[in-house]
Amino acid sequence: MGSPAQVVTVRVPAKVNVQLAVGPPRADGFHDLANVFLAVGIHDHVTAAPADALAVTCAGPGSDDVPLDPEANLAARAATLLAALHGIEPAVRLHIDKDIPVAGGMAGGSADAAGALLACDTLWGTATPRPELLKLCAELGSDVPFSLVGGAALGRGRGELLTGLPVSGAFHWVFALAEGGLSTPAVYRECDRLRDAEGVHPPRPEPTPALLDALRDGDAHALAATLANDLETAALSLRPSLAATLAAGAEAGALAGLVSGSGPTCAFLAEDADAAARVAAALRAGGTCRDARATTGPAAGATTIESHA
Ligand SMILES: C[C@](O)(CO)[C@H](O)COP(=O)(O)OP(=O)(O)OC[C@H]1O[C@@H](n2ccc(N)nc2=O)[C@H](O)[C@@H]1O
Ligand SMILES: Nc1ncnc2c1ncn2[C@@H]1O[C@H](COP(=O)(O)OP(=O)(O)OP(=O)(O)O)[C@@H](O)[C@H]1O
Repeated sequence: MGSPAQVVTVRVPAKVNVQLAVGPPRADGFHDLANVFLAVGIHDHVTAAPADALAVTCAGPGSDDVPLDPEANLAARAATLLAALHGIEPAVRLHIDKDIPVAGGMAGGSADAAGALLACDTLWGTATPRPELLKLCAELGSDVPFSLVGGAALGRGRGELLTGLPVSGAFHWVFALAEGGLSTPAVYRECDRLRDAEGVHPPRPEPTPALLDALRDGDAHALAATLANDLETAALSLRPSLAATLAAGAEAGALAGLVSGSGPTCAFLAEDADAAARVAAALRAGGTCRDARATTGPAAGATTIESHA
C-alpha cells in the first residue's frame, strides 16, 4: 500500500453514445450491445475525505433526486466494494458535486461510482491494479468501466467489455438538458415492447465501420451521417416532447441530433465551436429544453485533480 492522502478530488466525465446497437434481451435481463461511447466535457467531481463511517453528500442541479443512503448511492456502493476487496472499513466521507444531469442518459451515477473508486483508492493508498478496478466498475454497472477510462471506446457484452477507439481532434457537441429523467430499465423495456409489437427481431449488434472511420478521421460530417441509437424510438415513445427538441436542434443548424443513451438528454453534433454556440443559444431561446450546453468530446476519463494531506 502507498502512503494515504487526506483529501482527494476526482473529476469524471459524462458520455454520449454515438452508436448504441441493442440486441434482444438476454436470459439475465440485460441486452448485448455494440456501444460506441464518447466521453464529453460535462463533469461531476467526487471528493473523498477520512471519516468515522461512510457518508455521502451531494450538491448541484438535480442533487435532490440523488439517493444519499449508502446502500443506494452508486458512489457509496463503489467505496464499500473497494473496501471489501482490501478487507478494510469504508470509513470515508464522499461529496459529489453534480453537473452531469441526473437520470439524463449521460451516465451520471456511473461517473460518480468510477470517481469514488479512484478517489478512495488514492485516499486509502490501496493502489488497486487497473484490471481489478475495472472489474469492480463492471460489478457496479454497465457504463461504469467507461466512466473510468473515458476517451472513446467500443463496449461489447452489456457495455462493460471495452476496447479503446482512436479519435482525431475534438468533436463539437451541444446537449439539450430535459426537465426530469428517464429510467434506464424502463427505456430498455419499452424498446423490447415496441420490437415485439412490430415483430422486429434485431440482428446481432455490430459497430458501423463508417462510424469508427469517422471518429478516427475526426470527420464531423461523416460522424453526423452515421450517429444511431436503437433506444431513441423507445425514449421518444416514453417522452414524446423530445421530438420537438430534436427538431429545434436541426432547425438551429446542427449537423445531426440524437437522444443520448436512454435519454432524455438530446445530443447535437455541430460543425465547429461557433456553430455549437449558435445551436445552444437557439435551443435555450426555443423553450424545448431546460438548458443547453456546448462542449467537446472526447474528454479524459476519471482524473485525480487534487490530492493533499
Ligand atoms: C443506456 C446506457 O447508458 C448506454 O450506455 C447503458 O446501457 C445503461 O448502463 P447502466 O445505466 O450502467 O445500466 P446498469 O446499471 O448496468 O443496468 C440498469 C438496467 O438497464 C438495463 N440494461 C442495461 C445495460 C444493458 N446492456 N442492457 C440492459 O437491459 C437492465 O434493465 C438493467 O437492469
Ligand atoms: N451518485 C449518483 N448520482 C446519480 N444518480 C444516482 C447516484 N447513485 C444512485 N443513483 C440513482 O441512479 C438513477 C440513474 O441516475 P443516472 O444519473 O446514473 O442516470 P443515467 O445518466 O440516465 O444513467 P445511464 O446513462 O448510465 O443509463 C437515479 O435515478 C438515482 O436514483
